[in-house]
Amino acid sequence: MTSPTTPTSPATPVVELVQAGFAYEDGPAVLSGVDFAVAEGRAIALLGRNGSGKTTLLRLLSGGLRRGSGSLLLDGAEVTYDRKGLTRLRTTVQLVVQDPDDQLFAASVGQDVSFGPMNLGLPEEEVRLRVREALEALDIVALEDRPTHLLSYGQRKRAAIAGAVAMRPRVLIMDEPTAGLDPHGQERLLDALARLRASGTTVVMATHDVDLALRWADEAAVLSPAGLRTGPVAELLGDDALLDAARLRRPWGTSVARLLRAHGLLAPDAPEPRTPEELDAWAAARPLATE
Ligand SMILES: Nc1ncnc2c1ncn2[C@@H]1O[C@H](COP(=O)(O)OP(=O)(O)OP(=O)(O)O)[C@@H](O)[C@H]1O
Repeated sequence: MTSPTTPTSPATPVVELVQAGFAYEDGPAVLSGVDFAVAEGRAIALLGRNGSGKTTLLRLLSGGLRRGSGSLLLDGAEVTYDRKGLTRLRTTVQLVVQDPDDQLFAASVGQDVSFGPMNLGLPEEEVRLRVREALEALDIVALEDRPTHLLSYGQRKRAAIAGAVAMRPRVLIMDEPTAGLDPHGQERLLDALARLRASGTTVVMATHDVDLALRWADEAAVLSPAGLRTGPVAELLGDDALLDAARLRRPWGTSVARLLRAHGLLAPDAPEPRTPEELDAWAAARPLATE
């Protein structure tokens, strides 16, 4: 017999929308015929213009909204939107919303982060362990007793993510987690995500930052008027027609790689430098140009 926690074959996505459609009450369809599979261990960047349906898609995936048509599968089985089905979905998939103030409500960071595990009815010791683990993952142990209303915006963002992490989800979904963070805050968040990924968490992130997507994700999902396209991040973000349709700009790394290739400096099949550091390493490995 298969228990709900039995790992499935690598080919089965953890969570998947199949031909999903959704419209808000009395509104036009926001999404229709969307196929979106989140495979274990992936880092997926969801991109698209304002109002294209990214938040809606993330809420459908995490059970915050119920799809109008199509299916939502968890480990290959259709999600039932009853209490049991939703609990199973929410212990597997956690969504961190865009605005931390929509998520934080307890008096202190520690209380807020403990809310989810306590709600699962876990023993006190287990709750304490999970809170500690989540605060460490987000590098905010020192903030445990701090009142949430006294936190900076970046601290509130990390506290909100810690609350989701304390649920030990297999899939962590974040809606624009780096928006409003300064460069240092973005780096700290990316370090935290790297730690979570190293411990096996699958991460899906909606973002408008194409440079971040190219650098961080292995897969991209791009919403445009033609629908949702998914695939390797470098392939999708190298597709000018798709970028135009989704009103995205070309990532810095892709522009640099094109220039280098045009000047015969980078082989057509060589990997693109995705960051200034990677460009630096590429340049350092080349023989000095001679007259
Ligand atoms: N609660 C709601 N009721 C009615 N319409 C809504 C609601 N929430 C979103 N919409 C509409 O659904 C569409 C998709 O919105 P959504 O927030 O999913 O887009 P988004 O891609 O996340 O946008 P952004 O990049 O601006 O955050 C928009 O036209 C929006 O106005």
